Amino acid sequence: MRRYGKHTDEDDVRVRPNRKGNRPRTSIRPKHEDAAEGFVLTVDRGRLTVLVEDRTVVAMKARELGRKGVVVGDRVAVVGDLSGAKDTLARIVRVEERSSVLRRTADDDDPFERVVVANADQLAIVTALADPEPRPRLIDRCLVAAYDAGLEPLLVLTKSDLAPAEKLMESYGALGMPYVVTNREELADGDAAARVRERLEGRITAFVGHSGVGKTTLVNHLVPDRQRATGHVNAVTGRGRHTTTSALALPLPDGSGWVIDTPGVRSFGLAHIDPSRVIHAFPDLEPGTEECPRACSHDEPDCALDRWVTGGHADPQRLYSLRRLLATRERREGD
Ligand SMILES: Nc1nc2c(ncn2[C@@H]2O[C@H](COP(=O)(O)OP(=O)(O)OP(=O)(O)O)[C@@H](O)[C@H]2O)c(=O)[nH]1
Ligand SMILES: [Zn+2]
Repeated sequence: MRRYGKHTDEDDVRVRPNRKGNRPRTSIRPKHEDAAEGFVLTVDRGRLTVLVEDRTVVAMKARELGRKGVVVGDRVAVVGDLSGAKDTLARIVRVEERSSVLRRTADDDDPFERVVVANADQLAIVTALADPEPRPRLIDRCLVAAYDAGLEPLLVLTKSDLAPAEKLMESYGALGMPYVVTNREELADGDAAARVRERLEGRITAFVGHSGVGKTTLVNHLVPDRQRATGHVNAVTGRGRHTTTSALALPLPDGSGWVIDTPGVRSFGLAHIDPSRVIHAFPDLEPGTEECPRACSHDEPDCALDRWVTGGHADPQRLYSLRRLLATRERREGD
């Protein structure tokens, strides 16, 4: 029997209850038994580039998938011409259950949430220490999105040759998340890439950051044959320069993980965020919410978390950080 995880809304197959006992009464014959497994590398105007074994195959969504979206990082079943030869087009007939879904809304007022990346384990939030100045609220909003999606955050602070990391990190200490600091010199001698790579081993990491922070520079150092990888994608799709509307999955050179480069974010809409999923990332505070009034915003006079903290169950700094993160859901000028 198939098990369904938390993303059942993403799946339109229903299993009927079996009233007669014994044999499971399923009308769902395993379709497309000959389908191959694939991993979606990028999406460009309805054309998906899929890695099948060691070939990149261009595919489109089969009609039977309906409105279900297929995004970068998805594991899919593909049929048809899987040779990867020019001008061939395969069909994606199934999307496997996702282990995680990174979503964003283009805007806080935008009712449509878009899945950005599927199956990532980690979100690398790239921020420059100067030029451009760090935007703590944007970092916080990315953190909220990561916690909501169940991704582990990793802070990557670039350009430490221009400004030190200490001051910015003061406000993140209580969150206890990992971070890596890089600069121009360490990029040149390979140290920066080596230290970041240590954090990426065996995982699928989505990289986000706004324009100019040095994300492309860093990714190019992490995946030195990126030009080749993207060049190949372009050769297959025949669409010239990779358009930056979709994310792009790039394999780390030693084959032990994936970097998913996402187009620069200017904002990170959070209309879809569920505070309880964010609090789940704070296991020291979560039990304290049991005494909260119904639908507590956790930032109101009756919130039980204040008592939880004064009772010595958790560090007040942690509650302060949680509240700061939850507050970023409210839109402000400059987000
Ligand atoms: N001083 C300094 N400059 C850096 C460093 N890393 C990148 N840069 C420079 O910062 C500028 C922006 O870098 P990019 O890699 O293009 O930034 P990006 O985040 O990809 O920005 P978009 O391409 O606009 O999305 C370039 O001029 C880089 O040379 C660094 O560690 N120190
Ligand atoms: Zn509360």
